[in-house]
This record gives sequence, structure tokens and C-alpha cells, in this order.
Amino acid sequence: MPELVFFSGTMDCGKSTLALQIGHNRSARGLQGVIFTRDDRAGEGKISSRLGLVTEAVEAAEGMDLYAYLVELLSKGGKADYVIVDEAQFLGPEQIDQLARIVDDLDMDVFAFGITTDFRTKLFPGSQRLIELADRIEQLQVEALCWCGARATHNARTVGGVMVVEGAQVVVGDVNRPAEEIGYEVLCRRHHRRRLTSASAHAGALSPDVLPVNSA
Ligand SMILES: Nc1ncnc2c1ncn2[C@@H]1O[C@H](COP(=O)(O)OP(=O)(O)O)[C@@H](O)[C@H]1O
Ligand SMILES: Cc1cn([C@H]2C[C@H](O)[C@@H](COP(=O)(O)O)O2)c(=O)[nH]c1=O
Repeated sequence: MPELVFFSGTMDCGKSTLALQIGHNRSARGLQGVIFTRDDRAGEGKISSRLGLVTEAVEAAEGMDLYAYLVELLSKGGKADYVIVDEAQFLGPEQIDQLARIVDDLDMDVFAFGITTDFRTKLFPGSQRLIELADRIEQLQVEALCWCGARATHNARTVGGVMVVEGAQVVVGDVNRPAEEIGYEVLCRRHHRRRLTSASAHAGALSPDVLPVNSA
């Protein structure tokens, strides 16, 4: 049975890499996929992985009907055996419904990849709808780590090197950016709640206030 699968995780946990691997393995067996993405860091109509791979994709712009796109492709004699969607958190809920319809009415597997929650720990609308509709939700096996070594479960946004919890939900960006830019860092829940990024933890550790008191 074809499935709608949601591969979810934090930023930088290997989602795009896995998306490209799934596409590669299927195309090696002669299967043809339609690859959608929205607002990838590498630019419009691209899927990029931090391992250096970049592939052309169809930009799933706001309001685009993904089901209608597939129907038109097939009716013009095009071939599509499966669908991959990266940055699925950015899709509108109605576009996730269209993905479910592709699975049910066109009998195709749809593999969607995305982060579940934003920098405020709130669900993205696209991810919420995927959680509601997916046949299966898969967590990536290579876990991203918080600076403390615990499994990273949340995404933090930094502005000028300082973690923020207010602002626009969507700001395309990356981890490991220079402090003066808007950037992201993955954290465990404990450190996300305490707003303790790697930089602030480091600064705290170096502060005389927290140095052990010499009793001698
Ligand atoms: N230089 C590197 N060597 C090995 N693995 C790397 C390197 N850079 C990034 N990675 C791997 O790539 C992962 C990020 O992959 P990517 O597909 O871009 O993530 P996502 O799409 O989830 O943001 C990292 O978690 C890490 O495992
Ligand atoms: C947490 C968070 C992230 N984003 C953006 C930043 C990146 O452009 C993508 C995530 O890409 P990745 O391949 O998973 O690293 O999402 C955002 O717009 N808002 C957020 O709160």
C-alpha cells in the first residue's frame, strides 16, 4: 500500500540527505520521482544537503496545487512513481491534504521531510497537518546533539548571537552562522527552556561568578 511518510527531526539531523538518498536509490532502479521543496537555503527549486549534494526540485510555491501538478504531469504522458517533499514544514495545510490525496488517489508513496517545531517550540502548520494525516512518522536515526551531549530535540534561533523566542515563524537560515547574522542552533529541551545556547553556556562557564570558590 502506498504511504504518506513524515520524516521529522530537528534542523541539521540529515533529512535532506535522506531525501536525496531515497531518490537516488529509487532512480537507480528506474523509478521516477517528483521532488518538491519550498524555500531551501540553496535557492528556489533546489534541495541541498550539508553533505554537499544539491538536486533540482520543483518549488512548491504558496498556493500551488500539488495534486493537480501530478495529475497534469501524468495526463501529459509524464511518469511519476513516487513523490519527495523537502522543507515540508513550510507547506500550507491544504498542500499536505493534496499529498495525502496523491497517495490515496494516484497510488504513489509520498515521503515528506521537515522540522516539526519552530524556534518557539510551536508546530509549523504544515508539520501539524502531516502529524494529523501521515500513515507513518519516522525519526531520523542519526540524532543531532545539543552542546551538552544530550539528544537535540528543539531548534533555537539566535539574533546577534542571543537566543530569541519572538519573531516571524519563517526565516530561512542555517546553523553555525556568524554571531551577527540570524542563525539557528539545535538544543535539548532543558537548554532550550533555559535559553542556554552553546555560546551562552560557554560565556557562563568563563564568568568569574560561576568559577569555583577557592576555599584556601
Ligand atoms: N563534514 C561532514 N562530515 C560528515 N557528516 C556531515 C558533515 N557535515 C554535515 N554532516 C552530516 O549532515 C547532517 C545534516 O544533513 P542535512 O541533510 O543537511 O540535514 P537537514 O536536512 O536535516 O537539516 C549532519 O547532521 C551530519 O550528520
Ligand atoms: C527553527 C526554524 C527554522 N526555520 C528555517 C531555517 C531553515 O531554512 C529551515 C530548516 O531547514 P533544515 O534543512 O531542516 O536545516 O527552516 C524557520 O524558518 N523558522 C524556524 O523557527
